[in-house]
Amino acid sequence: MQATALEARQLSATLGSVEVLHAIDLALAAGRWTSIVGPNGAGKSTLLKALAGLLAHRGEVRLGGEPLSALPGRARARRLSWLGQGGPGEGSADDLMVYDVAMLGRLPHQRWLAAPSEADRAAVERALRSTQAWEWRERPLGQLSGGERQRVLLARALAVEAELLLMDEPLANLDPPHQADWMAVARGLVAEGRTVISVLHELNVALAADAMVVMAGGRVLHQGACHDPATHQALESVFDGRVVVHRVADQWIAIPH
Ligand SMILES: Nc1ncnc2c1ncn2[C@@H]1O[C@H](COP(=O)(O)OP(=O)(O)OP(=O)(O)O)[C@@H](O)[C@H]1O
Repeated sequence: MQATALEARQLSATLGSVEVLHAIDLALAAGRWTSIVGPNGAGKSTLLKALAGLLAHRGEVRLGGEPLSALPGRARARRLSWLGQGGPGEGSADDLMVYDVAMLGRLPHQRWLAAPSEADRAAVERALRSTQAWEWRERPLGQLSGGERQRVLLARALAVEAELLLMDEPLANLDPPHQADWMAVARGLVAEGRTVISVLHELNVALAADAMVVMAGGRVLHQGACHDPATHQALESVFDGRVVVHRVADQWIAIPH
């Protein structure tokens, strides 16, 4: 049986005065790529933030069987890497150099005020090269295009070298070749035994994952393998029959109609 990397038990969250996640129970397999999909406002980003421990919630999140809330901050940050939507407060200061942005991913590994180690520098270079962002390392983040910026933020998340990566719309602003590259990165992480959990609007990419969580109205409606017809049915149903899943050239494709 597949081990569980991350688990939610009766997870609820309230934003403002509105409960947007309703008592979610969920177990996400270790060493797999799971995509989270659903219509706008389904609660996907809220769920991901709660799973990352970035949002006050009721219920419990467990990382590798331990309550996330019991883990010291630095240990948590080493084990769980976060790629958000790059909005305010997500640590993507425009005047920082690309190299230094990626180095932020190494903070959980560094001693207070210590200079980056050889291992830190090697991890940052590997990460920036894997997202083809190495050549911009001396440019300020604020001078990059949306897609270039996204690749730097992805590199920062990779530089953590965490066992688990949570990514909220990682394909935002990426052109098709770089979307394909992101998929290769996700697959590479899984091949190394890491766990990838991504909120995705691009259903064709989401269907290339190992497993899928289908959400609506702050609840999980279905969780299953991406090749399972029951998952395809859930996907079609949550989008009110406005997408149809077909098999094309060895891939599952969701066609809007
Ligand atoms: N501060 C807030 N106060 C009240 N409701 C909020 C607040 N922030 C978000 N919401 C609501 O919470 C619900 C879930 O939002 P969330 O961003 O998690 O959805 P999502 O599935 O990620 O959506 P999208 O696909 O549009 O990105 C939405 O209905 C949203 O309107």
